[in-house]
Amino acid sequence: MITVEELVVRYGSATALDGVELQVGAGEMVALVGPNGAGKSTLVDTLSGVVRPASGRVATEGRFAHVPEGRQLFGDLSVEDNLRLGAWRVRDRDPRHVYGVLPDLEGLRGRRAGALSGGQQQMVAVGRALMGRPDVLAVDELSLGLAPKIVDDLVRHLVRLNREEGMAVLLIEQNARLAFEVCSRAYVLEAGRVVAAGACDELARGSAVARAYLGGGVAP
Ligand SMILES: Nc1ncnc2c1ncn2[C@@H]1O[C@H](COP(=O)(O)OP(=O)(O)OP(=O)(O)O)[C@@H](O)[C@H]1O
Repeated sequence: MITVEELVVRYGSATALDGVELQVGAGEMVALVGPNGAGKSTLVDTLSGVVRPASGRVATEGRFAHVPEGRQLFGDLSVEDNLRLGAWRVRDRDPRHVYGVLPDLEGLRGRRAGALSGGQQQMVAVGRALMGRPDVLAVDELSLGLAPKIVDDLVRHLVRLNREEGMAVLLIEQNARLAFEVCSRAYVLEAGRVVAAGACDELARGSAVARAYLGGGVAP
């Protein structure tokens, strides 16, 4: 669903991504972790077409949607209007299927998005992406600034969509512990390069990744 080959991205003379290889297959849930400035958002922005590669190849299969870092909602518009903006590529602009997945949004539908809590806004951002009925969804920093309980709820919704509807997910997270709990495979990006990749349980047993990102290891 996502193929990235030998991807190089530059901002002026600075190299943000340097030969990145990454795949997400149909129905997979894959994590992309790494510290601030590693190039995670640049990779997703390249998948969305916002950023152009200097060289290499990115390809997505089926419908691709992206929950951007920082949510990027229209604060003066209602929740429902924000949702409808996510349906620009599909004919069906009825948000009912999103209310089915994220029932809390239905009660908030007439509220101004800018007046919502951070967790509610993140839910709107996820719902807006789902309006495009994606086959593959990239979520950039779902957990940023949110309480653990709210993050758990949102992640649970994504896991359900992955398991029940086969939606592939690329979860871009600074919180590697969370990402490793729900994903089967992961890529570790540092300074624009993939420094480790593989099954999450194997990476968690590899001492370097566990020490750097999981505080020494994950619970069995
Ligand atoms: N528009 C831009 N112009 C110049 N440099 C940029 C731009 N966007 C990102 N960078 C630089 O590219 C590198 C990768 O940034 P990116 O935002 O992709 O990393 P990240 O892993 O997503 O980090 P964060 O979690 O802080 O968003 C960083 O060194 C960053 O300063």
